[in-house]
Amino acid sequence: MGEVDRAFIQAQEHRPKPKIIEAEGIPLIDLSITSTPNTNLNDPHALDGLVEEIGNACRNWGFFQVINHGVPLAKRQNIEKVSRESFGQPLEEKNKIRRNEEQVLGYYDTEHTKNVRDWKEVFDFNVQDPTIVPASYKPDDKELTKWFNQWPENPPNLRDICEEYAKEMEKLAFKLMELIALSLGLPKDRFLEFFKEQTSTIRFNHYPPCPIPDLALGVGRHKDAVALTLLAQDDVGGLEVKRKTDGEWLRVKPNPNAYIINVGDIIQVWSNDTYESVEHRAMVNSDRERFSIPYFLAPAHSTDVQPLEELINEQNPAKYKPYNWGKFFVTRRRSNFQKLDVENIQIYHFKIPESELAEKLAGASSIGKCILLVDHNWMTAEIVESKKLFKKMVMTNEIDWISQLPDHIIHHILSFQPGKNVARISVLSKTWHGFWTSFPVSNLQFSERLFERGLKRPCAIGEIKDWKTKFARLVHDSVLRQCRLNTSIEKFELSMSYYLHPDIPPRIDHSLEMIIDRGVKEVHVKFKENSDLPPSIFSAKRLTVLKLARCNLIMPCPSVIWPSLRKFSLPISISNKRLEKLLFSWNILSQATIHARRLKSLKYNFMGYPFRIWWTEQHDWKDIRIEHCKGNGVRETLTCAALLKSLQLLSPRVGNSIDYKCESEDPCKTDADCFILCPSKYGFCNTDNELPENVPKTSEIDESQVGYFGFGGFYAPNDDEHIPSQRVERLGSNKALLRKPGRGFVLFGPSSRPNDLLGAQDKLTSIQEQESGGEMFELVPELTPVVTAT
Ligand SMILES: O=C(O)CCC(=O)C(=O)O
Ligand SMILES: [Fe+2]
Repeated sequence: MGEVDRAFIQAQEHRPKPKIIEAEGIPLIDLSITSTPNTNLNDPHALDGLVEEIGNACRNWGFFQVINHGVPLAKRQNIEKVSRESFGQPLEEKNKIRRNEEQVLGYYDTEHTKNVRDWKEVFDFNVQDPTIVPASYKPDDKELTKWFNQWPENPPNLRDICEEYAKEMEKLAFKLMELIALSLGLPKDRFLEFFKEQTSTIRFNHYPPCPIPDLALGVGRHKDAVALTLLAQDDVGGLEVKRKTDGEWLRVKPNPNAYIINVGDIIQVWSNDTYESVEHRAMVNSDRERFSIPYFLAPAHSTDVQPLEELINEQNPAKYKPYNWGKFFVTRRRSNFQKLDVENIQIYHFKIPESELAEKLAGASSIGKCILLVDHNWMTAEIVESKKLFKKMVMTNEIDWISQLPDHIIHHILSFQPGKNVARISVLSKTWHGFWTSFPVSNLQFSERLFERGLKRPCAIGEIKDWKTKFARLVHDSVLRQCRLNTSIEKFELSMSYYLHPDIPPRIDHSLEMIIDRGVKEVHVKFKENSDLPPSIFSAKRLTVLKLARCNLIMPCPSVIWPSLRKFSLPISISNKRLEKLLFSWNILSQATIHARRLKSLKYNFMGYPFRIWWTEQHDWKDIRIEHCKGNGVRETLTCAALLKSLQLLSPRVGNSIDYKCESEDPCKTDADCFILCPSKYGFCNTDNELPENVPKTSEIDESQVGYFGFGGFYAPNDDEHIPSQRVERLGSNKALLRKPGRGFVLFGPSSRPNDLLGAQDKLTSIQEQESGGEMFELVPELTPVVTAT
């Protein structure tokens, strides 16, 4: 698989099948009758045959192909040509029209479908330019905004060709909508009013050859949210349609110059489920690139989509509540830029519950209240309070309406919530327990304390073991469900006590193994008593943040490999009951080499024992904070921290020392913005206390040499004489100041030449310089500078 990003990998059950089944039955419909001059379109029966064909195709397949559709071949060939040419432009050209949160149209190459990245690049433009849409997805925000097309410079004729083609496609789309209206027994122009203003889009899809065609998809399975899609595909083939009858994926064989038409969600709602929007996806292959150009016909933003009144009656009541297309559309779009923790908005969120539920809910208005509450983010309140309030609001006559809500309403409610709330909300009702795990949640947070508070009553002592086991099971089962949903888990937080019960560690270990296996990036584990983490933690290759509290790291070998780690935190406490084991870990660590090449921030707090760490790898640390609260003789050598921006050494005891050794060829490369040295006594020297030749000895110091030294450092002029509290701060770039009395001198980073230091004066109301015995000086600002560590 080589270098391919995991983001492209589909879950096992969604991967393409090795055996391709050609879609034999998808109807091929000849539209020539609609454009033949002899056809008497005033004859109400002239189109009967065609209308019936269309109706059957929509009902049975939701997909069909049309030929003799009236779109001039030259126009199609032109647009296919410019589409190829536009993707052939250098990335920097394409980036000029890259879409973003403000400019939502243009070029894009990181689209995700159902949270898995598509193997494709796209270019979108709207048929109506500008397109008017709601400014925000929020229901109460009535503001509108305009989306403008972005056109590339090359190929120069692209815009004209696209605009011409769009007109042709609109004609064909309207023709099809008329036929669909007729097939539903409606006047042929029934739908046209919705498209006077429209939000239709044309997309260029380019699916480059893919090294893992059996694991990835060009477009993951999805239904089109629009009214109707008209797709031009080239001769490579890759579009697959899910057969309604048995769920089998069928390949739509390319048919030169035909268009593939599919019913979108809006027609499904308008027709009250008479026609259904069908799931489809696009496969990729390893040797041929593929191009396709869908035209997505979509109504005006102001359209309230709901079953057409002509198509509903008492026997066939409306199956959907109205929803505003503009809001729906921008909510969908939002997920392109912000990976949401929950499933994206879907039409089934507006589906009206089955009749018995409708009856139960009639008059109670519980649903309304409950959705209203959730819409207002009320759920973020503390869970216990919420639970009381919620029950008070929606329970009447002791009937627990919440527990009786149908799944899709619960889905709808939960879809408004960020992942962590989804989990929290689940304690509201028995039936909701575990329900949340059917949502992809990429930030998993498990807190034993919250779990405990969600229990109905306080636990008796004898039950503690049971509920702790339950909690471990919850963690385990939830992680398992997320893995099965193929969620890409970004962050895992666990806070718990009582880790040592024999039932618990295997579950927690396995949960950690699973999330590590899924490439988790951030792990926070907080135990109440010191407990072991499984060795699999060391194989977390994509881990960027690791924050541990009371965790024993039992190292599998002297080398720890976290190639992506940027932040590491492990506070260790003397009250640790399992200190021996812990020390054992750290003893190994003291001999270990840590390969954490991308570590940017390190914080640890060592209480009690001397040890030594050699950081021998090339690091690009930016922020280091080291707290030696009690240790004596702690000695560290930091090497090659060439990008170090902030170093904080908090070590109150005599004898601890930090050696800073920069082995880079040019020592001046170190560009520390902020060194804070706050211990009472220590030495901080360069290269094992040996100063470079050009550093003056104490007696020779004069003001003009302050800040001259090539890289960040603090020199104790005399090894026996440790220097009391010093504080060095830099104000912005190239500005530095020194405060608090001290002996010795402070050496600044490369650009902090004496003039820079003096340059800092304009930031200060006054600077006092003192000399004492020719050895000491101080600069005392009256302003307290703000120190910001990067
Ligand atoms: O390229 C294809 O065959 C399908 C594209 C598609 O379904 C889409 O862009 O929505
Ligand atoms: Fe599609």
